[in-house]
Amino acid sequence: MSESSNPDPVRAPRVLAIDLSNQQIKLSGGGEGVGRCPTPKQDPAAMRGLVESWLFETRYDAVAVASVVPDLKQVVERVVKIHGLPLIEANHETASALGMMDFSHYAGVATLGDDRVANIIAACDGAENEAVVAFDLGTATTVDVAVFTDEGYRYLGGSIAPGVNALGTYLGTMTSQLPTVDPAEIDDAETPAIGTSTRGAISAALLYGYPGMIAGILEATLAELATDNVRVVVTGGAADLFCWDAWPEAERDPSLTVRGVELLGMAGIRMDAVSVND
Ligand SMILES: Nc1ncnc2c1ncn2[C@@H]1O[C@H](COP(=O)(O)OP(=O)(O)OP(=O)(O)O)[C@@H](O)[C@H]1O
Ligand SMILES: CC(C)(CO)[C@@H](O)C(=O)NCCC(=O)O
Ligand SMILES: [K+]
Repeated sequence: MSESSNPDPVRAPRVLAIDLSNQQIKLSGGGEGVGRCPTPKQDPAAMRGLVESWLFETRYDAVAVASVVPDLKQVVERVVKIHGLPLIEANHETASALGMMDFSHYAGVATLGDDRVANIIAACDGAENEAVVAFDLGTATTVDVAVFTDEGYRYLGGSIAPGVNALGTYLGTMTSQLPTVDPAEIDDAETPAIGTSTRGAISAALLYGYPGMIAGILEATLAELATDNVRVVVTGGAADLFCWDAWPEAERDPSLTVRGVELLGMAGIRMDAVSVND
């Protein structure tokens, strides 16, 4: 691999990182702020406009994208190509090629979501732990686990559950007599475990049951890892909903996924190992 072809050696390369997830797109241009907006499903024009607006603002050297929405990824690819920029796919293949993580021990790698790869890459960044666990409480709740070996970090796998919002909408859509409950509107102080109304009963299950599921997954995951030297990182829109009693040292990182995309993008630029829209 050759050295970076960054045209201006004085200026650090800039990567536009895009986390193209099912509900919210997150974008980061290497600065402090992360842009968030609802994913424009079935609206390629809106997607095109969004990427164009970011590329218009700043001179980037490359775009890195983690996508779990294939139709919209194609839109990103086209816009980036028109702008003549390299596109770095933030996925397991790129992470493997760049030597950032070994995915060869995970049987399901062919269908592993890019956001999960980005999450575990970012969670392992700077970690000096035997094991790293990344939780993402988004549309789905995902858990991803890696262990540190003599050859670097090795991805083991994880779990996928419906996101907390799915619990609130499922009953409302699948039954005649139950309302939809938005978890964000539940008042913890006003919600006893023994609910006193229909809405209260559903709220009770959400408030006490969902964290119980997370605690159960974490407990079983930690038991399988069989080490106390674990870093647990938590991200996703609903991350702040739950107390993490099962692992009080759990670190919050609201920008975990997009940071992972950025790390993959920067490594890709440095190694010149990018798929330059060929
Ligand atoms: N403050 C909150 N309290 C309760 N639930 C919340 C809160 N914020 C977000 N949620 C719920 O958490 C879920 C994920 O949040 P959000 O909309 O931010 O998506 P996300 O984490 O970006 O997901 P994805 O990455 O899959 O697009 C949603 O189902 C939302 O209803
Ligand atoms: C689980 C989601 C939806 C979370 O965003 C995404 O990572 C995805 O579509 N994954 C594909 C399946 C897998 O990761 O095994
Ligand atoms: K996500």
